[in-house]
Amino acid sequence: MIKSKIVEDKLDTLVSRYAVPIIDLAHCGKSVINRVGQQLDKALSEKGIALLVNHGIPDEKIKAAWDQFDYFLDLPAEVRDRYSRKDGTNYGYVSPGMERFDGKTPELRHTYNICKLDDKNIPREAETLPDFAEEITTLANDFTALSTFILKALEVALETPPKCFLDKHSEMLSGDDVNMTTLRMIYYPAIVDDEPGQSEGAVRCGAHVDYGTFTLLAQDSEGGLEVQLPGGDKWERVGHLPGSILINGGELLSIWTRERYHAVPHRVVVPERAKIRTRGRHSIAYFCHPDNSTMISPRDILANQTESAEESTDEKIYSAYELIQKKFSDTYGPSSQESNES
Ligand SMILES: O=C(O)CCC(=O)C(=O)O
Ligand SMILES: [Fe+2]
Repeated sequence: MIKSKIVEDKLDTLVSRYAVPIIDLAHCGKSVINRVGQQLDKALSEKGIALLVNHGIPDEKIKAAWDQFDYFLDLPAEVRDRYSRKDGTNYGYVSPGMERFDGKTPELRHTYNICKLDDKNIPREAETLPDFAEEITTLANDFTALSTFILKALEVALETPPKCFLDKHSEMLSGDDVNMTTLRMIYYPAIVDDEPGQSEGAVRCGAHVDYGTFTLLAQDSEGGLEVQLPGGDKWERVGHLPGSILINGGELLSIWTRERYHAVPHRVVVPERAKIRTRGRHSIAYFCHPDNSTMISPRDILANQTESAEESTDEKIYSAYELIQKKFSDTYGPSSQESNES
């Protein structure tokens, strides 16, 4: 169960310095979408991140999903292993140490990716996990609804032709063979310093940018998430605003908008304070991706903007699928078949 956590309120964070834009989604009617679109445009072009409040996803649902993941992690290893992510697919369970962002440093976290709301993606253990499928499905649907709203707001922000973005994201959570959208549950275990492999050099999540259109991230109050804001190379703690969901732009969106929107590098560090280090951390991410076949062409979505002659002739257009494959081979080497988000 999630116990009450002590908020890292004394640390210098982007939240404590009011240095991260906060976007209020309350009363998301037709007129509100214009305001949200403008705020998102400013946030993603200046900072690459924002915190969404009044987003409509109840805290209880997020906490229930974390509880369900805890129950999953309590299952015997041989049961968990039945749900392990297989090479060439993006869904399933990954145990600590299996993911290596820089090719060598193991990551101290458990993750579970869901790309479709079906029995292949979602564990159904009637005895031990009776509520898992229901709790995760309802939360995933909420994240899809929130993403749909954000996509509409981005259409306003970018002045795209109507439904331009929505139509290109029509298969969210329909399976990684058609769309790479993923709900990822994450648990970072407590760090016990005298256990081998858990102290020096270990990372909770290595520095990276997310690949897709954008990511929605709910995190508990344990802290550790850091970002490099545009134009700087300093790592800054994000901090915790209770009830908020962080949005960060992904690399595809950055390519799509000719870098008008940033994909900010981020990571999760082992907290420097010993008392916090010895507690686990939960987060949940929804990676919103376009359909795999979508051509990521800036000309389609920046229709109202003038482009230089150089931009229109030199630009080679790839599909979302091709760009992700290219990213894997740049990250893991050309032989890698690893299918891995973020
Ligand atoms: O756990 C977090 O707060 C961030 C996780 C993340 O960035 C990722 O999985 O891509
Ligand atoms: Fe990420």
